[in-house]
Amino acid sequence: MKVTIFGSGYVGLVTGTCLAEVGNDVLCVDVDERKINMLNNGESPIYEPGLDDLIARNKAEGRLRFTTDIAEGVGHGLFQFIAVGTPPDEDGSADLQYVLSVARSIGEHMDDYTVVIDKSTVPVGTADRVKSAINEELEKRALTSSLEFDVVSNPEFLKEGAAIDDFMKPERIIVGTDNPRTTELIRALYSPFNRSHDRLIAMDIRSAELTKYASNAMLATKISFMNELANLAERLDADIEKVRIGMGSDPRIGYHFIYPGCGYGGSCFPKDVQALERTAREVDYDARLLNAVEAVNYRQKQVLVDKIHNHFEGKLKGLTFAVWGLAFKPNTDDMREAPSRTLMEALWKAGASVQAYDPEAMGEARRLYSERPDLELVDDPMSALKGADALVVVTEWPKFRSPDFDEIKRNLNTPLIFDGRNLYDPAQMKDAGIAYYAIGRGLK
Ligand SMILES: NC(=O)c1ccc[n+]([C@@H]2O[C@H](COP(=O)([O-])OP(=O)(O)OC[C@H]3O[C@@H](n4cnc5c(N)ncnc54)[C@H](O)[C@@H]3O)[C@@H](O)[C@H]2O)c1
Ligand SMILES: O=c1ccn([C@@H]2O[C@H](COP(=O)(O)OP(=O)(O)O[C@H]3O[C@H](CO)[C@@H](O)[C@H](O)[C@H]3O)[C@@H](O)[C@H]2O)c(=O)[nH]1
Repeated sequence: MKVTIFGSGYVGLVTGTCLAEVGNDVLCVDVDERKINMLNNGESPIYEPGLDDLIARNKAEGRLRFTTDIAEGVGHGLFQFIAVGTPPDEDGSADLQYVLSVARSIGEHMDDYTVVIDKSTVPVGTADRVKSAINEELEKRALTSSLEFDVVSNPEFLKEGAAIDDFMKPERIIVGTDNPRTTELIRALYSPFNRSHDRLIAMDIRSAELTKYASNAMLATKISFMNELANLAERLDADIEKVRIGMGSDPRIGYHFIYPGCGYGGSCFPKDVQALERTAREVDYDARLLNAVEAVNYRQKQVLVDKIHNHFEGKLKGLTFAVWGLAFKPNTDDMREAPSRTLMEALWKAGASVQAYDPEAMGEARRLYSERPDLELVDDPMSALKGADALVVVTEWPKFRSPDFDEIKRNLNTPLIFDGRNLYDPAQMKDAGIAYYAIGRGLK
């Protein structure tokens, strides 16, 4: 089948590549010439495990192409995916300018029946706005009565770092349509990913749009709930890690997404919780739980900073901190809304400097902070420690889980660790003579 994907970011590239992998003829369109040039030169603009090889193979076999030519893109596919960004606007609501711009391009250039599939995360009612934008362009061409199209909401649930697997083996394929014929077309497109049992859940468009926000808000709520409890556990001299294990054993609660830490980041949870909250406001509903989820996360991103300030009694000027982990989570180079950024920016403000290491996000850190004289990016974890006054662990990359603590002690000025992901055993730290601060582990 012929497929066009607008947007070659995390979602668009993964969607396009996986659809090509199962035999479709896919054309990826992006307005960012740099990205398209990189892709045409065999380089991936993002780090996502397994993606480079898949792109290379499908490109070589002629099923996957990249272009900046929008008209060519619209001319190519029966299926036109919209996978462009929906960043937060100034008031936190989703900025739909990129989505609507693609819709107008489709209306401007389409010349046959088209299925427009919205994969971007968009507020309830966006499909109607996409339809109107396409219709306005068709009207200009006097084609409204002769050219048909359908708009489908098909939100994406992939996680960065596990995106290929999430796409290839989806837990659910949500399809929001107002036309049963389209559901069947989408069912056929997704059939290679839907073989063992039917995972396609068809519903009306508005419910599909809301399902995406509802899922992210629920996951973010679990995390903020655990972070709230962690802060409480600390003050009650209890250990949140013991509490987590005890709670998770109840299958109604489960072990997923109840890891306390230094706050959730990434391109989705912060913006989607905010956007849902703004949607609620628009319909005069005060979404108190969502407000709290966001507020708790904002505070949680400060928790490491507070612990550091308390330990050093506010005297951070001239100190150096080793930071392990810059990406918002392991297995990605993405630093959008990463807790590492809140931490480093607070340390710099207090007059301290940072020596940082991340297995994948060094290029992104260089791009974001090229002007900072108080940031040194180093090539390996141990080099970050040399001459530093403390180690701060921010991202739970596997290689940070079992470090050589003797080497850590040899390299640091003082044996001191602030652990934002509860990777280490407090008792082991005590035996090793390392002062250790974690999240929600109050027991002395
Ligand atoms: N990143 C994720 O893990 C994830 C997962 C599920 C859903 N989402 C949602 O999917 C959407 C895309 O997210 P992303 O992380 O892939 O974004 P991204 O910023 O990585 O990529 C978006 C791409 O769209 C391109 N673009 C903008 N306008 C365009 C146009 N008119 N035509 C063609 N290309 C255009 C940009 O140049 C950019 O390359 C967002 O709504 C996001 O909330 C993201
Ligand atoms: O128990 C947990 C689990 C996650 N996190 C943090 O939460 C953030 C988000 O993690 P994750 O959900 O794994 O990453 P994303 O790639 O942002 O994926 C989320 O956002 C995507 C975009 O909408 C959705 O498609 C996915 O289903 C949803 O998991 C990260 O900062 C994690 O460190 C915690 O603090 N504790």
